[in-house]
Amino acid sequence: MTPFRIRVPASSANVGPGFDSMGLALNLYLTLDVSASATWKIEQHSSHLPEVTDVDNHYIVTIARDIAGRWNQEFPPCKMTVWSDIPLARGLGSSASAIVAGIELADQACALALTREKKLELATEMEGHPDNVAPALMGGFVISTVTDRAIDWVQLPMPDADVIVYIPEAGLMTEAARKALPDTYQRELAASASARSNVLVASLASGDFHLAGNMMECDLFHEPYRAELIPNYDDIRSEAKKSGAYGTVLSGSGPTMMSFAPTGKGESIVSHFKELLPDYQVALLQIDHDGAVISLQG
Ligand SMILES: Nc1ncnc2c1ncn2[C@@H]1O[C@H](COP(=O)(O)OP(=O)(O)O)[C@@H](O)[C@H]1O
Ligand SMILES: N[C@@H](CCOP(=O)(O)O)C(=O)O
Repeated sequence: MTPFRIRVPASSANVGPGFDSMGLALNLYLTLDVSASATWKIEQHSSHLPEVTDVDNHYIVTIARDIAGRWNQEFPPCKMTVWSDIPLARGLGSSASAIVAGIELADQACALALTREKKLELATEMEGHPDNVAPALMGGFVISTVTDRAIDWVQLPMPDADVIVYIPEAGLMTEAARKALPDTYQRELAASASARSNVLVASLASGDFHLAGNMMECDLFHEPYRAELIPNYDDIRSEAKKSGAYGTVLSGSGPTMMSFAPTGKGESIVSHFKELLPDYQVALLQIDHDGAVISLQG
């Protein structure tokens, strides 16, 4: 096996009313260096990675073995070095990045030649929704949906904007944040919620970030139910707006929040919020346009 590197970006899902459907890739990365080895050797170099005590419990390896098994192959032992700058359980798609990394790992190490569509189908099955895994695989801003026949997706060019994230100290597991949501929605509410999502997509497609900012802040699918789980939810939204942001949303299921702001405004918003929220990690991020990248080493 030629040694290889897998790099998968973080992602921010939902963007307000695009619940379980919209997401964008961000320039925080999970990186794996992989080479052949007679026995398993895993080194991890980040406080953002769960501790591994046993290769059989390693999430990424478990996924790679599962995928290899579906193609009747045994995943070989490897030397694997892992880095990550994606914080866990903060709504920045760490689990989606790990799933995509596991699929890419099996594809590369077992020469499965999976298509992009197949990888998306597998990753969506494992994550339960395509909104994080689609941008983690493809990069950029991706709108996707699962229908009876396929996973349909569109990569929408995003108008230029600064992206600011506010990451609190304590995490929130996606599973717990999904439990806060209702099982069903009344027709009138569902129609209004999806109409807001439609206008959000249309405003992004036409480059009207002012309207997009308003639409992303009036979600009815998930934010109203999750707001009480999120520290400083109302204050971050209103203070970001006052500081010039177009709009602020929950990143994924939270607790991270994310603002879009006019290009060039991001730095002053970051400095302002670093003072306001000293316990948070506040950062200016870029949209990643590459998605999952495999590079042969040496
Ligand atoms: N790089 C990784 N390696 C192993 N497990 C991971 C990795 N990234 C995420 N996970 C698993 O996913 C969980 C977080 O997933 P989730 O609650 O969906 O939050 P997030 O918003 O970060 O995706 C972690 O607690 C861990 O079990
Ligand atoms: N649509 C999902 C997105 C979860 O994203 P994560 O980054 O919090 O795992 C949801 O809102 O539950």
